[in-house]
Amino acid sequence: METQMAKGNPPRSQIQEAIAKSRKIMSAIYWDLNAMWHLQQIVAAEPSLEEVELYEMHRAAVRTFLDHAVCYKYAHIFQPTEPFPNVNRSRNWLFQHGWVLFTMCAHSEAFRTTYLEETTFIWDELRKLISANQRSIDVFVRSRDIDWRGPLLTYGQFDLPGILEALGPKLNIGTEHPHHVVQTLDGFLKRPIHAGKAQTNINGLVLKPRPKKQKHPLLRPKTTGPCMGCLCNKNCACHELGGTPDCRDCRCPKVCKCKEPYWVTCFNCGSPKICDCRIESMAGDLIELVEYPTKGTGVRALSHFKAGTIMGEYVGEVLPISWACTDDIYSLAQSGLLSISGTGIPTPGPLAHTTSAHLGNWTRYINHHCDPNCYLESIMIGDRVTTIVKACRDISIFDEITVHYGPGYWISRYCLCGSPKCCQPPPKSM
Ligand SMILES: C[S@@+](CC[C@H](N)C(=O)[O-])C[C@H]1O[C@@H](n2cnc3c(N)ncnc32)[C@H](O)[C@@H]1O
Repeated sequence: METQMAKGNPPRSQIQEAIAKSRKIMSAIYWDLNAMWHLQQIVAAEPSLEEVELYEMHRAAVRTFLDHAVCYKYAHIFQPTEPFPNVNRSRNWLFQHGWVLFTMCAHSEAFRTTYLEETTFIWDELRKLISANQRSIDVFVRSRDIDWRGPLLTYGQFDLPGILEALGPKLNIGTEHPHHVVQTLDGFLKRPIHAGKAQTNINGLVLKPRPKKQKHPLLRPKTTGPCMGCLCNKNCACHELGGTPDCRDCRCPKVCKCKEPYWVTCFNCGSPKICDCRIESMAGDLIELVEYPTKGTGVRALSHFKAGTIMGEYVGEVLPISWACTDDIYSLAQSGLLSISGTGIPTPGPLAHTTSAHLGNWTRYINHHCDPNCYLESIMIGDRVTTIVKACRDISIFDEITVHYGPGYWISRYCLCGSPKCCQPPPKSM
């Protein structure tokens, strides 16, 4: 029988390896482009000499790479004298995808190295992946206003077909926050809107003050309380988490016998006292907002993330639980241990609503899945209780990021996650 090998096809394992490697390179490309964006921002502000030098070095590497590609593409004009490996790769690429995508990708060292050094096999897999995600890269670069056109401008004076079109005017989306841009199913871009109002990105919780100058329920009290050792005599999650609904099951002693008793410690630094820690996660830089069929806007990973990674903080406007909250789409009931205050008896439960209908960050667009890859966790950090999104298993590049909203959310609606474990699937006739 004729085998695949005999036909000249590489073995399946080699193909799978190449696919896996090209996905890793793709992840590195987004990472590099993101780093370039940050470096560009630093250089535009008040950079140190080292930062300027680093930026110039990166720009010079991009320019050299592109100079070679231009020289070989228009060899009849520039007559290249220096060698440029794998010239056919750029010729084929430019024929298929043009200069814009090539120049954007050239801003990534991972892309340049793959072009120059990797086998044809890996290069072809990467090219296929980039081709399938062309719009994603275009939006990533443009929405961060990465100066991809700069190195091509040198050639604007020559009448080079292809380059002139690439330099032509195009929609500028770089003035918006990258998380104000959603890639729609029909190939367009849209600004996220809810109830007729544009949704705006914010970086931290906005605590709405309670009336009569009362302290906000999410803020950590300065006074001390029972230590974690005697707060709970069960080995429950609240030791680490600063209060989760699981704590309801605990039987905690009423009186702390410690000499220096404290409330829960900070999730980040472990300090038993108020500190200024905040959630810091880069994951939000490496995601994009895309429309999914039937679920609306959702979040797509542009990198691999390990299980346990803190993906981000669920931020929004925080209202005390006693205040009416009309948002039944984006609001999250925030639980925590702080409701112990006053009585000395821990009675953890809902403290506040965080609503991200108008002010929030990318985490508000995370759709529900009955078998999700992330979960929401309530923690104490710095001076407050907050909710983080954490990966519960490894996430691969281009996976949708999902959480479980809780069964209560689906009582009066159908879940369209499509999982065999779905808690509320629509009837088959729908
Ligand atoms: C917190 S928002 C998520 C972002 C939302 N998709 C959007 O476009 O802004 C929750 C809403 O998304 C939609 N959604 C999320 N997960 C879903 C699922 N598994 N099935 C059906 N709809 C879902 C529902 O309309 C839900 O009320």
